[in-house]
Amino acid sequence: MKTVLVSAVALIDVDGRVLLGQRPEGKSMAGLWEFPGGKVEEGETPEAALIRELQEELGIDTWASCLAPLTFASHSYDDFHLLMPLFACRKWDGIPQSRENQALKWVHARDLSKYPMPEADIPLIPILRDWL
Ligand SMILES: Nc1nc2c([nH]c(=O)n2[C@@H]2O[C@H](COP(=O)(O)OP(=O)(O)OP(=O)(O)O)[C@@H](O)[C@H]2O)c(=O)[nH]1
Ligand SMILES: [Mg+2]
Repeated sequence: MKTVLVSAVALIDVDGRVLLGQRPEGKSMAGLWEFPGGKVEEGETPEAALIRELQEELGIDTWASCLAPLTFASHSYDDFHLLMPLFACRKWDGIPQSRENQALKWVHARDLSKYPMPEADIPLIPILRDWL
C-alpha cells in the first residue's frame, strides 16, 4: 500500500482555540473536520508544503521557524497509508479565510471531540488537548 505524506497544522489563536476546516462536498471524506494542510509534493519539505497549503487554503503566510512539531498520525485507510506530521503554529500574517469552499471554525480544546474528524485524527485530539 502506498504511504502518503500529508503535512497538517494546529493553528492556535490568542484564546487557545484551534482552527478546523470542513472538507467540502465532492472531496473524499466530505463533511469531516480536519486540520489545514495537504499532500507534500515531490522535493518539498513538510514545512514548505504547509506554508504553501496555508496560502492556498486560507490566504495566510507563516514561516518554518513558527512551525513547532507536535505529534503525528500514522493510519491505514482502505486505499493508502497516511503519514501525517502535525505542527503547532501561533504566528502568521493575515486572517484565515475560506479559499477552497471549506467551512472554518475556531474550536476550544474541550470542544474538539464534538467535531467529526477523519479516523487518522482521532488519536491526535487528546495529545493536542493536553498540550494546549
Ligand atoms: N489536511 C488534512 N488532511 C487529512 C487530515 N486527516 C486526514 O486523514 N487527512 C487526509 O489526508 C489526505 C490529503 O489531504 P489533502 O488536503 O491534500 O487532500 P485533497 O483535498 O487534495 O485530497 P483528495 O484529492 O484525496 O480528496 C486526504 O485524504 C485527507 O482526508 C487532516 O487533519 N488534515
Ligand atoms: Mg488540503
